[in-house]
Amino acid sequence: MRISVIGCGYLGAVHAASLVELGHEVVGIDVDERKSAALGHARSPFYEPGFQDLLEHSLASGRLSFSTDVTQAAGARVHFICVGTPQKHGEYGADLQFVQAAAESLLRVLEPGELVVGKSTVPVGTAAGLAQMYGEKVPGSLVAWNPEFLREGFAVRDTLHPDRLVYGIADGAEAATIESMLDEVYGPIVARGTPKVVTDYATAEMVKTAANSFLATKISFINAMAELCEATGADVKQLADAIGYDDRIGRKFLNAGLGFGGGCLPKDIRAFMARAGELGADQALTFLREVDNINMRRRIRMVELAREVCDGSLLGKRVAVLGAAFKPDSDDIRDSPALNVAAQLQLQGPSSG
Ligand SMILES: NC(=O)c1ccc[n+]([C@@H]2O[C@H](COP(=O)([O-])OP(=O)(O)OC[C@H]3O[C@@H](n4cnc5c(N)ncnc54)[C@H](O)[C@@H]3O)[C@@H](O)[C@H]2O)c1
Ligand SMILES: O=c1ccn([C@@H]2O[C@H](COP(=O)(O)OP(=O)(O)O[C@H]3O[C@H](CO)[C@@H](O)[C@H](O)[C@H]3O)[C@@H](O)[C@H]2O)c(=O)[nH]1
Repeated sequence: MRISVIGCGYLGAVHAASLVELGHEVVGIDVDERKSAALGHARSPFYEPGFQDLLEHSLASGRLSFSTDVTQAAGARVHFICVGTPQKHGEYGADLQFVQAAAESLLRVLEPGELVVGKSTVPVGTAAGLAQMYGEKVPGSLVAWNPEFLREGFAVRDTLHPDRLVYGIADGAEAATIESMLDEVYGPIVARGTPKVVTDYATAEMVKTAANSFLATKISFINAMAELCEATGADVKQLADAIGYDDRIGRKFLNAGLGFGGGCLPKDIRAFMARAGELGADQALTFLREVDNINMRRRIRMVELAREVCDGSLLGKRVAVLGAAFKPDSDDIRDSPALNVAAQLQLQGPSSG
């Protein structure tokens, strides 16, 4: 199948190359000329384990190309939207300008019968809005929402071996067609019996933000326990091990430390809270404000610990911060807790950071 991928960042570039691995012919479109050129020359613009090899392999097949020109997406049966949805400056809500621009750019090529699939993480209600826009401007075109759950550092593995597929599809005469088009896209993944949830747009959008909210809550829960452990002399790691043996709790995402950062969890819980407010359901998510607060306290606590180690003052001290990315096996510094701590330390007066 010929497929286009609009937006070739951490998500889209891996998605594009993985689709080639699944047997398709793919064109990746990105407005960033340098990124698009680098990808086309088999140079990964970011560090992601296994991606460089996958990119080279996919390009060598002759079925993968990259361009800044959206007209190159013409003739694709499926168009994936993979652009960023960052936090708005000074607000909690998600900035949808890139999704809007990408969706509108597709109007130059979209034909009836072609399917637009959203993969970006968006506030609930976005897919319905885009479906309405396409319904008016390209009658007969199709829309689905298919959230992505990959983790950076494991992006290639997670894309090719996801633990589930979620298809958000509107009720109607075209629903079965859309489902079978997505099944064709994910052929080998579907064939091996990967769990699949076929649902409406709103549920598909919410599955993504609910999953990230749950993960963030788990991390903040154990970090709240860490605060108590510090106050009592208890050992938070042993506590996590002991509660984690209970299958209902599980040991994953119970590592206390600097808290969560990155281009997803922090902005996604905030966007979820903002959207709940718009929907008049803000009380349902007030707990996420506390999840966020606990998380930000970890960074402050790290600076306090450094000050304590430096005899109560950082003035004139030389402090090294090892590591800048938000997690291991990544070069992504978006909302990096390490950089935040480094910036706070700098403000407190070490001679160099
Ligand atoms: N990074 C992850 O691990 C991950 C995992 C799951 C979901 N997501 C979600 O996927 C989306 C993308 O995240 P990302 O980390 O890949 O972001 P990113 O910033 O790395 O990549 C986004 C890309 O889109 C491009 N772009 C912006 N506007 C465009 C347009 N109009 N046309 C074509 N390209 C355009 C940008 O140049 C950039 O290369 C976000 O909604 C994010 O929440 C990310
Ligand atoms: O026990 C833990 C686990 C993680 N972290 C931190 O949490 C952050 C996020 O880690 P992780 O979730 O592994 O990385 P992401 O690549 O941001 O992936 C999350 O965000 C993606 C984008 O939405 C989703 O697709 C993934 O499913 C979701 O795990 C990082 O700062 C980690 O250091 C902890 O502090 N303790």
